[in-house]
Amino acid sequence: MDLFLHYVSQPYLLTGILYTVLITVFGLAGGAVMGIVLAGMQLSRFRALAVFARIYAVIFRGTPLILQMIFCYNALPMIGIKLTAVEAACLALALNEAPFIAEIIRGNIIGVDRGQTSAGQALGMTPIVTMIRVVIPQAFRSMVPALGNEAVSALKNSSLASVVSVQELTLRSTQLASATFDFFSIFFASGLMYLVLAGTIAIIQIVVEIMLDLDHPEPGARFARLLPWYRRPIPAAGVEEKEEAPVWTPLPPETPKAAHPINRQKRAQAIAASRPAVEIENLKKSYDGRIVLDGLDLTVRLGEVVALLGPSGSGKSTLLRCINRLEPWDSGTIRVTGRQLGVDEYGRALSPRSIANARAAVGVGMVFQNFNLFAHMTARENIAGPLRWVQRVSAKEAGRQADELLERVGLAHRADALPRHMSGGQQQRVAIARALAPNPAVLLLDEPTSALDPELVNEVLEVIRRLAVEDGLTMLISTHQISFAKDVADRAIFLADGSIVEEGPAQEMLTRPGNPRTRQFLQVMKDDSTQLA
Ligand SMILES: Nc1ncnc2c1ncn2[C@@H]1O[C@H](COP(=O)(O)OP(=O)(O)OP(=O)(O)O)[C@@H](O)[C@H]1O
Repeated sequence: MDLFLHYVSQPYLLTGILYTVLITVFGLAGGAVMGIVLAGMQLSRFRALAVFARIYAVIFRGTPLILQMIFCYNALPMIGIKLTAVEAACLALALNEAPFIAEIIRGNIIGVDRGQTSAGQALGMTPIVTMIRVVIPQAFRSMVPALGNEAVSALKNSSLASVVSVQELTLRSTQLASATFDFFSIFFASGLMYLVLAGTIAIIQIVVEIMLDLDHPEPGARFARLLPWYRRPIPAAGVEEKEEAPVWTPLPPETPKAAHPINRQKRAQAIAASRPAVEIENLKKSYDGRIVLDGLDLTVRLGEVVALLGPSGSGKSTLLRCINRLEPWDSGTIRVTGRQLGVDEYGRALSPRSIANARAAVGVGMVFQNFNLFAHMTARENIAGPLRWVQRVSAKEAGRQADELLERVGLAHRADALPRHMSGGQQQRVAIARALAPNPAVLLLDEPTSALDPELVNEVLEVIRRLAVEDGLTMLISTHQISFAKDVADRAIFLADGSIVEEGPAQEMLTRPGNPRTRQFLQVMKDDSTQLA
């Protein structure tokens, strides 16, 4: 025991730790920088960059670190790069770590839900802004455990630097043991030193994970959970501990305009006199040779509310996604307020960045079936963030507008809640508020209630109804809510096999459909809702 304590505190071994730490820190830092570059190359649109990154990964993951250390120390001087043993070890470790870290970064980035990127795109965010503001923060949270593992493995791999005579902990332990023949005490002491270093990495990892844990915002609660004797507080007798229930939260009182029944005739006259908001001509779109939209023509006028109906797979979502260019199409033109999205005045395709800018300038809002709120941001940040990054509104003004919109959809009290702490209906109301924030000329709603529990559908439909009646917003809604479409939409369109089978004033068409396919579809929908009731 005395011998063990003697070696644990011996300066010769303690200085060895310094070299171990130095090589690990510089190796990891260099590996992280190169890993970020390699991951960026692999995710890039340019194939040559992705191929280069793959070849690099094959070489440096496929050869032993010990050979790479020898190469950096002995072979690089032949081409004029002379490094000290410590520098060569740091470089070799960095080169070796880079492809592993790149794969951790890439894996977690592609693991972020595609809907998050679609929402960023729909809001007019450029690919780089979407990556920095939406994808990377979410990916980083999930990559921390794997990075912690990589740090421990780099610490252990640093012992291979002994092959180029770096005086790190393993080499010094071996030298000391050879001189004293005290193998057990020395290697036991050196093992303990490695454990302390690995333990430090584990503690750093836990602290980072806790700091990034959005579910426990109070710092006291975050650190208390670390203590081994920590127990969750027991709620007082009679008080049930429960998650925030997904309750109906009422909207603000209706304006007299919204409360008044819609004067259909007056509305139809006003719409007929207004300019086109969306003009679609001969739109063709296919996936892998299967035609989804087959030469579709459609004009939606400013202030008009159009309900898009059709069986599953008839192309409703595809049509909406084409309108704001989330989806490219084969031929035909789409103009929104007279402007083509995605091509310049000579018809040439624009870059993703220019398309994003055009989307923001034209103003097409989109509400998705699965809400697609940014999962790492509160309701307020979800609305204020895009306003700051895309419309360049000041932080204070963006926050004010976000609060105002949340008030309008009856969710002022949930401004600081994360999406996962809200009910589906509340999330969709925030998503509608977010889409409205930049004042879009047209709002596209892709089955906004189909992912909701039946009791939450009405609160979302009521928000949409008010937007149509109070604000006169131009809307294209893909929906299966027939009675809502009848009440709120000016026109209904029935889509099947990539074409418009029937269209007409919503109330008339949905009460007395002319086409047998529309009739059959409405009958099925009616039977379904009767069964549900
Ligand atoms: N990215 C894609 N790749 C291949 N096929 C796709 C893709 N997106 C949609 N499709 C196909 O295109 C067709 C139309 O899909 P779309 O989602 O537009 O229909 P929909 O009318 O909105 O259906 P639903 O009411 O079920 O949402 C479907 O057959 C679907 O499988």
